[in-house]
Amino acid sequence: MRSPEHVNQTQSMSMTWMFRYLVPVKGRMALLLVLLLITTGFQLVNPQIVQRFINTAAARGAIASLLNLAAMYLVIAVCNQLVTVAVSYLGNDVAWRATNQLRANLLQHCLRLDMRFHNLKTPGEMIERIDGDVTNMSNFFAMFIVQIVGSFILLAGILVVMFFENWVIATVMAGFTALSIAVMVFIRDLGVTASQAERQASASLFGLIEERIAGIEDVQANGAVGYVMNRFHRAMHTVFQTGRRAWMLRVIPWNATVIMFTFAVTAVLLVGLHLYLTGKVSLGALYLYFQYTQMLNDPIEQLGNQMQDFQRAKSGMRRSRELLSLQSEIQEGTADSLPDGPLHVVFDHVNFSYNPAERVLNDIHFELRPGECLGIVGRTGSGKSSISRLLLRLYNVDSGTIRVGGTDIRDLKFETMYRRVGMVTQDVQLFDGTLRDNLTLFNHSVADEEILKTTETLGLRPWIDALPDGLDTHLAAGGASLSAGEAQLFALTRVFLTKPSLVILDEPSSRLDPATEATLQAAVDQLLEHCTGIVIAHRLSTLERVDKIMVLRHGNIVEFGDRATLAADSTSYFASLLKSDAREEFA
Ligand SMILES: Nc1ncnc2c1ncn2[C@@H]1O[C@H](COP(=O)(O)OP(=O)(O)OP(=O)(O)O)[C@@H](O)[C@H]1O
Repeated sequence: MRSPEHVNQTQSMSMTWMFRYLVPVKGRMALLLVLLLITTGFQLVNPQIVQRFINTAAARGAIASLLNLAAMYLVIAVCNQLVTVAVSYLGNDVAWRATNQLRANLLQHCLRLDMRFHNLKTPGEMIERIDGDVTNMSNFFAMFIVQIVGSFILLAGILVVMFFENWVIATVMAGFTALSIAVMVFIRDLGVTASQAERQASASLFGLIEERIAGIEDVQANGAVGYVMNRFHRAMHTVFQTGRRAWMLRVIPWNATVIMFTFAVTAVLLVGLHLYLTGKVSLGALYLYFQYTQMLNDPIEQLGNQMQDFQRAKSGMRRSRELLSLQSEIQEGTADSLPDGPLHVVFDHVNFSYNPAERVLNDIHFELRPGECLGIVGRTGSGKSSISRLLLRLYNVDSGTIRVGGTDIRDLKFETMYRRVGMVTQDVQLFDGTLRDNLTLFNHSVADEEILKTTETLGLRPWIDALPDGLDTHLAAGGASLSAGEAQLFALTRVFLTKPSLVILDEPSSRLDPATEATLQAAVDQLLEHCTGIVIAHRLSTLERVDKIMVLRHGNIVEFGDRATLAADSTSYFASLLKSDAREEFA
């Protein structure tokens, strides 16, 4: 994973960057703006009606005109409420549409980030980053457009109207409004870093909960509930502390605006009262000044409140921006074709390490001709799975080359590669969906007949027939409902349906009962019949079918050759394994 370049520079551009997501919803935003202008107009007109009502009443005017004015007030107030509802609906709609696109981009980006990144992050943390941070942004955007833009329009409207009414009071109002906004702008970034720390603490808490719940069996079986709760309390304490600090820094701008406003109201009232007492303005006009000053409160207070959301949103934007600027170490190539049929595999002097300090694979050099099957044996930690991870491009090699079908795998397009290469692991991941969806991995082009024929061939059919709804049976995410043998058959069926040309099989080390083992072995044999295979072997029985054997020790190939030749050579390591029923040697 490459570290982000110019993060500081990009952070300052977070807002501009986020506004790009609003481009596709610009039509709706234009409509929103029109509705905001309408509601601002309504809000400005009603005090004018009340002013005329007061002046007419004070001058003992006709009842009919008073009733007319009251009716106009009522109609405008109702219309204003209806437009306000529409504005709120549209504001949320715009915010969700814009941020959903960002959510999708973040998820897609994370799915492409390399394993070095994912090894450092828990799924819970990723959920917080992909959804939690973005939800904060969407809350802000929904409100931003409606409240911040609306507030500015209303503020400008009140000040313009006031300048026509009385420029002295308008100047006092404008001065205080400008000062309030200047203070808010000046201190607006105060809480951003603290909010970012708050989001990180909350992401870590989610990660902790997710990790412990995923390992619930181990936690319960080992009596580790107390330990988990201890860690949980510490994580919550961090969330509380960072949250409190962020909250305190966020409420400062809000309180500042409240104090400013109190000064503004007092000044306007004093000037207005003086003008009224000296006979320069009517009672209705005094009401109007007071009402317009009161109306300043809402937009200024909303601006202050929005500063809090803005800080949360900005920290979310920074974090999302940072995530999107990470580049996967695994870059896609351009080659989009591989030869038909079983694939040729070459490891050309490959070296690999997870951490620079510790080499895991040393000078791995071997060749598999199309259709051949290789059995890899070696003690735990000798590097067997690392070979398969390299072949699947979950990591890049440090040096050397891996060629599949004659092409360096770094030059291949992901789709070209993963369409032809399959892997069966010991852990079968089930997704929330029907059995059919789980077997085809949501590929609806695979016909039911083909699925059933494959399950029949692989011995999974009796299991499916015993299910109440057959292929339509709903499976829960995880995999707890399958036994170890069923899970393996399931995984084999899944790969079988993709018709791979190269398959990597990580055999289960758990002991299966003889009947299941025989079914499984028959299924494996069928799968390997039509493709090149690499079997990470935990059982000697599997090795009877392979063509080549590789013995790994501490990341080095200590033996590689034809299975029959090595078995016949009494000095070989493999022969000694066969002689002593040495399952424990490499299980
Ligand atoms: N994600 C990782 N980060 C750092 N080191 C790792 C990682 N995965 C494996 N290793 C280390 O690399 C070495 C080889 O691991 P690998 O999983 O390839 O062994 P293996 O032969 O497949 O073992 P097993 O039979 O137990 O699955 C081990 O020392 C292991 O601790």
